[in-house]
This record gives sequence, C-alpha cells and structure tokens, in this order.
Amino acid sequence: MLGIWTTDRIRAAEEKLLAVTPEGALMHKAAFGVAVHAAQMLAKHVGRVSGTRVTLLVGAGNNGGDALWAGAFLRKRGVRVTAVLLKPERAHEAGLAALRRARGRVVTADDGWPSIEQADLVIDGIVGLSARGPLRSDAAALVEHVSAPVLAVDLPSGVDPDTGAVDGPAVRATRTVTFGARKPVHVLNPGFCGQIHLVDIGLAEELGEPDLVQLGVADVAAAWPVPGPEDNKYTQGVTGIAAGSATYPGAAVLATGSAVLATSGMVRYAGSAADVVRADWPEVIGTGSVTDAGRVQSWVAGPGMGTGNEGRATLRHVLEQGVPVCADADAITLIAKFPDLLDARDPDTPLVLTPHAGEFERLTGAAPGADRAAAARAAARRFDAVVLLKGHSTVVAAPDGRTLVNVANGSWLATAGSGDVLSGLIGALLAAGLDPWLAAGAAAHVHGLAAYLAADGVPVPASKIQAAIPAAIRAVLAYTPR
Ligand SMILES: NC(=O)C1=CN([C@@H]2O[C@H](COP(=O)(O)OP(=O)(O)OC[C@H]3O[C@@H](n4cnc5c(N)ncnc54)[C@H](O)[C@@H]3O)[C@@H](O)[C@H]2O)[C@@H](O)CC1
Ligand SMILES: [K+]
Repeated sequence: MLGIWTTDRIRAAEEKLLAVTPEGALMHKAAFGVAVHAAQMLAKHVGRVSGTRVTLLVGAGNNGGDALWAGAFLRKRGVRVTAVLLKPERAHEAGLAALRRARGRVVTADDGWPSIEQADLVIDGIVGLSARGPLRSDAAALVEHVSAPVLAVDLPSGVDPDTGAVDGPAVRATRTVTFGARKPVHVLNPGFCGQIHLVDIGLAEELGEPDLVQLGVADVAAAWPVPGPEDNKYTQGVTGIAAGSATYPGAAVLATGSAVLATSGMVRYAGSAADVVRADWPEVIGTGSVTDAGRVQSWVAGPGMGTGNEGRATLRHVLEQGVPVCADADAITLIAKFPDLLDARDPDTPLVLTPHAGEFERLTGAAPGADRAAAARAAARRFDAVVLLKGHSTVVAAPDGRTLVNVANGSWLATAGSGDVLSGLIGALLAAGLDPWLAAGAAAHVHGLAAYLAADGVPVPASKIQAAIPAAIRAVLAYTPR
C-alpha cells in the first residue's frame, strides 16, 4: 500500500529529521530534485535546457526557498532564471543569496508580468505545506497570468494541502515534485497536480503509519480471489443481487453481470427483472423475490430497485440475513428516508454504503464538503459501515478509521450505470469473504481500470465497462507475486 500523510504528520517527521541533519541539507536535496525535473520538462517542451527561460514564483516560506535554490541549480545548466518575489523582505535568505551568486534576475511581483508571460517554464514556489485558505490577492493575480507549463514545488499553490479543495485561483501544474512523502492533495486533487514525482529526502523512517493509503496494483492482485485446486463454485462465495425491475432491468443486468465476471463464485438474482437477467447471463440463478432466493454469502441491494414499499421490504429482508451487504443507489435513499431500516441489521456483519455526493448528503444531512476524507470517515463511524464516497478520487473509509483513496484514470467512469457495475464487483468480493474495506477499495480499483481500458480515450457506456472487467482483472493479476 502506498502511504499518504497529512501536513501535521509530515512536519513532525521533518522536525525530527532536521534535528539530525546539517542545516540546509534537506532543502538542497529537495531543490536539486526540482531542478532535475525542471530540466526534464524544458527538454520535453522546448527541446533544450540551455538558453531557455524559467520564472520562479517565490513566496515567503521554505517553499519559495526550494524554488530559489532550484533556480540557482538551473543557472548552472545555462537557464535564464528570473525570480518573482511576492514578499521581497521575507524571501528565503540563503536561497536568494544562492540565486544572486548564480547571477539570476530578481524582480518584485509588480515587475513580474513580462517574465511570467515569456517563460518557457514557471516554477511555483508560492506556498507549500503551510498554505492556509485561498491564495492572497497578490499571489492570486500572478497565478492568473501563467500560461507556460508549471512545475509545482511540493504542491500546486491555491490547492489545500490536506483536502485538495480549491477556493479561488490556483496553480494548475503540469508536474508536481514533492518531498519525503505524498500529501493528501496529491490523491484528492490529482487534476491540479499533473504528474507527481516523489523526491526522497530520507523522511521514511520518521513517518509512522500513514493517514490515507492508496492500494497498489500488487495489493489488489494479492486480495483478488483466485480459486485453487480445492475450490468449487460455493467456496468462492455466492453473491445475491437485489436490483432493477421489470420496467428498468438495466441496473439488474449491469450489477449481476459484473458479479458474474468478478470471481468464479456463483450469483443469484432476486427481483422482477429475472428473465432479462437470465437472457444475458444464463449462469445466474434467478428468482422473483429475495425471500425465495436461497443462501448467499453477500447481498447487493439497491441499483434500480425503487424507493417504494417493495424496495423497502426487500432491503429490510437482505439486512436481516446476517451476511455482508453492499447498499447502493436506491438502498441508500431508502436508508436516508427510513433510518430504522438499519435496526434490521446484525451489527457484526459488514455493510458497505456507496454514495455519490448527492446520496451522501441525503444520507448524512450534509454535503461531503471540502474535506471528503474526513466526511467519509465520520459517516463510516456514524453508520458503523464502510463508506465509499464516489468521485474522481473515490474515498473508502472504514468505521475503524482506515481510509483509502482510489484515483481514476480519466473521467470515463462518470456515465449512467457505472455505479451498478461497481456494486456488483463489491458484492462478489464480499461474498468471497474479503474485508469489506479492502473489497470496496479493490473493486473501485478494478472498476477504474476497466473504464480506462474500455474507454481507450473516448466515451464509453457502462455495459462496455462491464465487458472490460476480465481484461482489468487479467492486468491486475499479472502483478501476483509467484
Ligand atoms: N521543513 C523541511 O525540512 C523542508 C521543507 N521543504 C519545503 O518547505 C515547505 C514548507 O515551508 P514553510 O513551512 O516555510 O511554509 P510555506 O513555504 O509552505 O508557506 C509559508 C508562507 O506562505 C504564506 N502563506 C500561507 N498561506 C498563504 C496563502 N493562502 N496565500 C499566500 N501566501 C500564503 C505564509 O504567510 C508564509 O509566509 C514545503 O512545502 C517544502 O516546499 C523542503 O525544502 C524540504 C525540507
Ligand atoms: K507550491
């Protein structure tokens, strides 16, 4: 698993490291990394390094210090460097001296416009770990002038380091070079960060347990149920799907088919779309109602199920069965409307809720807000359930506080029926006995990958995302350690 640490934790780790490191050493390492990446970007965008123009946007803290030192290193490669100082009297002293020694130009913000407009590359050292609130007006004005590719130092200025929220003008970086460890902004708002590169400054030993994690492909491969010689159709779990209706069978077909494709276990469908489901998926055992569905090891309830009395009775029944439940779409709306439905649940059996922002608001009474990880964590505690909050970055929080983020490869998942596909994957993994937090995270990973493979750069309907599930699982399992 790849760790992500909040700024408080990073700062605490840095303090420990700073105490045992010669003064300036960490900043030199960080700035050297910035300079290397800047040179790479110049080579890529301009075709050469020497003779190009780089403009540094320099704030009053160490983030600006990094930019100034990087500028000094770039001077040695023949780059024409101009530093635009937002607070000349508070600019990082040693960094500024280094740039001056290297014969870099230094101007104030008022005189900075031409150099920003003419730059081949802009290095954003306005603000880093200590950023608070929207960019101040002088910084905001500079940011709005930038049209060249931007390399952000540590994180793009104007984007909140701990939540990724943007409230006003912000840097849209082509590349972000960060130090020691990734911060929440890098996974919660990757769109503003561009390509993210981590420069090792020796922080790993001091960091401790991460605040957020991202599942690596090897983690998903290790978790995904693969049958062994001893397994049969029951040992991989039986997934029950309560979804869709005779009038709207689509959700049933999407959720059920995805469960079929996810594992080698069995799938039962219960509802009025049974005939349509069987026509598409002959291996599925279909019944008209959850009451005569037979034994399952997990239920998926909700997609296209309706929010009337019938849906309510169905949801109550599946919650009473004492098996893990993935409650999606209409099931979330029903729980929001009738919270006592959750009384039917055995508190020791896992529940996974998969709201998008609107459903989240319905469920909890408040929109997720700027801090989506904190919102998901609070809802997970409140409902004693795994909460998967959908978005470009999907956050999955467990009641015990474990939180992972799944970053989408593009936005092709934002299409009708895509959520039904996800719920089927989660249900199949729950039936196979995976920890519910890992099941939701692994399903989100494969779902995103299937969308990416199916889309191949163009819009794609949910049925094609479903059809790409085997290719996505194949790609993931290629990472299984042998
Ligand atoms: N501490 C360390 O050991 C290291 C720190 N490094 C760099 O140091 C940075 C952190 O430095 P600092 O803690 O000095 O702080 P920053 O450089 O992140 O920011 C501090 C300055 O930004 C201003 N500021 C805050 N919010 C603002 C806003 N919304 N609009 C405009 N200005 C705002 C503050 O008034 C302050 O002057 C990291 O992001 C990283 O770039 C690296 O050099 C690696 C080593
Ligand atoms: K920055």
